[in-house]
Amino acid sequence: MYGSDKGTDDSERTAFRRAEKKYKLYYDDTYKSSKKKKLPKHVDLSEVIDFKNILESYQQDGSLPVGVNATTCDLDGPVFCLENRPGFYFIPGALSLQEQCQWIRESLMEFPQPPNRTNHNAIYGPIQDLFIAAKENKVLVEHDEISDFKLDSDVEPSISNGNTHNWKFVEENTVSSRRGTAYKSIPASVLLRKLRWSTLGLQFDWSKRSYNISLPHNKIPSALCQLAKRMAAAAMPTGEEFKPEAAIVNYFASGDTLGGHLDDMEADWSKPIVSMSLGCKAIFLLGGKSRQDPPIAMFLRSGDVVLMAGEARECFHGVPRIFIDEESEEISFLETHLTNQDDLHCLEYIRTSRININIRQVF
Ligand SMILES: O=C(O)CCC(=O)C(=O)O
Ligand SMILES: [Fe+2]
Repeated sequence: MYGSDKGTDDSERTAFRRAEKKYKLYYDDTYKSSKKKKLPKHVDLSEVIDFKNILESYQQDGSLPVGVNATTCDLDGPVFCLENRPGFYFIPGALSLQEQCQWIRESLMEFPQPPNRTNHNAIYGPIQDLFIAAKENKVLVEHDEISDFKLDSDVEPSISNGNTHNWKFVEENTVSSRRGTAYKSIPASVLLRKLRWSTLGLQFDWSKRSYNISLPHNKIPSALCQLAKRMAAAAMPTGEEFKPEAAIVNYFASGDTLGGHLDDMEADWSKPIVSMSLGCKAIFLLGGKSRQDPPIAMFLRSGDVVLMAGEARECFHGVPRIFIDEESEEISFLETHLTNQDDLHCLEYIRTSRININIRQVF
């Protein structure tokens, strides 16, 4: 999973890499030396499939572009599929605004909580309440002696991978008052921006590229299970029910990409990966079974759900771009729903970010 072409010095060697490069965020050099805000370089988006437009035309007069088919399931709208990518399904606007807000909140406040692991685990050990700490402008400090700081809680230092982690959140002003002592510290807000993934259910071990069933874990939350089962139905073998056992939550800030990869660590590829998009719009590349096959580019918007099952699971895919600039982020509708005091920090985060939750049956 998540192998990429990096390591070859020719970044344009495959059709997939060329497409990634085409859509990736680059800044316009013209503005480099001026005081003006950096502007993203223009990208030709004319070949990017837009399922939102396809849905609109389909609902108006039943028309569909060549190579796109529609089926219906137990959902409110149609499920689209592509003739030349069997096993791939696109459900535009599958999640209501309420559902989108709910999963944005959960992705920020609940999913990164231990025993779920995140990309920060390897350095800092398990981090509790990162989102709240960021909201309260706290700072994560490495401390030698617990008594050095007024700590948030009286928890013992955590141990992960055999290393002891003495990192704790403290008030911002406590750090600056520790004159003469050099402590490593990092603001919680920076850690939140650098949150790249969290894993739910059976934990994926990135270093071994496999599921480590011996790691402590909670079951996938039941509301997420129900949603995934409902969405998966269109791609499921007849008479079988999807069993959500693990999920990876990807967090994207501006400029972040997910390189071309296959998700090949699950036992039964006839079962779909159910992939939900939240927040800023992105470009998704769906390649073929070889990186040499030119990928199909499509927009992914907040609320869209993608299913990859059967043959589509053998297709390279990735996310070369998210759009955070005001014209194309298209998340203004979320602003009308994320209005209470607690939601404001979620809104601030999601204005410039994208979250993807992809749910898998492992066995
Ligand atoms: O972010 C996405 O839409 C795709 C995520 C993905 O492919 C993965 O996590 O395996
Ligand atoms: Fe993937």
